[in-house]
Amino acid sequence: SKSDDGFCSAPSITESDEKTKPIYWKVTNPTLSPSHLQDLPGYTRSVYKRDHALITPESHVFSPLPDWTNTLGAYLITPAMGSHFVMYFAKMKEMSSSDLPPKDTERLVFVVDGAVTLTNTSSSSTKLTVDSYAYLPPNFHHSLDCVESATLVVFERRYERLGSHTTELIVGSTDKKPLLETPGEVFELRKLLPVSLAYDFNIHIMDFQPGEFLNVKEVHYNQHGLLLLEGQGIYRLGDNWYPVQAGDVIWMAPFVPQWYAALGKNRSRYLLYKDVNRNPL
Ligand SMILES: NC(=O)N[C@H](N)C(=O)O
Ligand SMILES: [Mn+2]
Repeated sequence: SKSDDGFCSAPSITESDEKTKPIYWKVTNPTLSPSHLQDLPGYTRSVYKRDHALITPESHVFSPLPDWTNTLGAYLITPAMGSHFVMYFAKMKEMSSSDLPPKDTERLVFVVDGAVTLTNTSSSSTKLTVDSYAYLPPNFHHSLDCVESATLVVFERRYERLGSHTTELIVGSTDKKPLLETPGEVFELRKLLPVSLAYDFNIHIMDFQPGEFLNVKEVHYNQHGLLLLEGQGIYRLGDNWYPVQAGDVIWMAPFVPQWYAALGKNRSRYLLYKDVNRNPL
């Protein structure tokens, strides 16, 4: 329009739309999905480097998940990158079900879209809806079944035993977890698993208001797999600064310098795998 003359213009974003959508809606409906990029062939924000990777939605490649029925999977982080865990999306379709992870492997599933039913031999079945999760101990018999459709983010790793400690089935949802102390930091923190020694990893849910950022410019031995559930901002990884948004996945190898600042108009929330409680030696 005339009044815009002489100004650098950026496309205006309608926010009313997204306010009415369910939580985490953007993860499965990213604004940079391939259909929005058809006029820019070959463009992706994804990068893969020695100590980190950014895997954005236009690069997610789905294929049938071995041994699951009616389910497409996109492995985003695997030991081929140097991680000791896998992180993948499982897109469950009508009348689909999961298979068990390999022997001695623990599993955490978090629902980002739709609903699934978790069944195991010892208790009745539990419905998992968006924002709920389940931790399945190693060699724990279970099945995830979906009637309509669901998108799960799944983490699996070979359980690292410690003394006689054992882990237990855990079912919960982010909104029921208490806020934890974050000395020296401003973000809000929730942990999906107990902090006790039995658990060799945890999943952190971290919330930042726009303008908030990590105070610590972290460099640490732990590995991370991250899914940005809401919002947008800048992720620093090593000497690289990446604009990121909901739906993006990040692999952080041990010791990669890492820092996040939330931008935009809405809360940033991310889900973060972190190995804990084990001697790195
Ligand atoms: N990149 C991160 O957000 N790291 C976390 N603050 C953590 O290591 O706990
Ligand atoms: Mn960290």
